[in-house]
Amino acid sequence: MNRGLLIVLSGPSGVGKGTVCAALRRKLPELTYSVSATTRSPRAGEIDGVNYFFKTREQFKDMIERDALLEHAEYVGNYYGTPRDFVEKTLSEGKDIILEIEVQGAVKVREKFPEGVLVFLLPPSLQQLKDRLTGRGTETQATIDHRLSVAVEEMNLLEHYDYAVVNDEIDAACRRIESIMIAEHCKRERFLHELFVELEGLREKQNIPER
Ligand SMILES: Nc1ncnc2c1ncn2[C@@H]1O[C@H](COP(=O)(O)OP(=O)(O)OP(=O)(O)O)[C@@H](O)[C@H]1O
Ligand SMILES: Nc1nc2c(ncn2[C@@H]2O[C@H](COP(=O)(O)O)[C@@H](O)[C@H]2O)c(=O)[nH]1
Repeated sequence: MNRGLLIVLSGPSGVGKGTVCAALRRKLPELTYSVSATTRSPRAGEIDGVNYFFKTREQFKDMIERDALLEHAEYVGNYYGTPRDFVEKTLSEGKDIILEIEVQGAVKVREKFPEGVLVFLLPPSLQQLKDRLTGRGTETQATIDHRLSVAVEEMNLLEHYDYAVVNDEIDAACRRIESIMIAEHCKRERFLHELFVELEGLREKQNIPER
């Protein structure tokens, strides 16, 4: 059985990661979603265990000490992290999993899972990023300003990613990510690996020089 794909969807706050991820999950119900842990307070309508596992700082520290997190990062005054066991279990069952996380965390995932697929979601413009973050109406103006200033630094980490996807239209962004997943699955097909091993054996046997 092939291991599942680890897809990391990342990008600045307000670019639309949550929106695009939700649309992708509606389209691909078999895609598993990694629920993160956070010390931030729940927003209206957010449910513990569905949107996040809401933790106190003490509980979060304990998770770090127990090495229960695959990655974690401090972002605009709160901690966020990916529970490790769930990700590893899902991948070993051959299922694809998507992480929706900020960029420092994505770079840490790359170190631990070099085979992970890192997708950076970009806004069509910085003005639209600002408008989306403001329009969502979930943060104070001070937090919005802080998140926007961090966004500029975050975009400098684009070079660490495998793909950049512009979130102009939700459906179009979804289709692009779905195409990336299909291409990455093709690359990982076990039979391809076996074919290469077989070809290598033949090449050695027949003394054919490598091209
Ligand atoms: N393609 C799009 N066109 C217009 N509006 C969009 C688009 N994608 C998302 N939005 C809107 O932008 C706002 C921010 O989206 P969302 O909450 O998904 O961002 P996010 O990247 O997950 O943010 P955060 O990192 O803070 O959780 C929401 O109000 C959402 O409806
Ligand atoms: N490094 C991690 N970042 C995460 C994780 N879960 C969510 N996030 C990102 O944090 C910011 C802020 O999120 P918000 O819900 O407060 O708006 C955003 O970019 C999220 O994607 C995680 O496990 N690790």
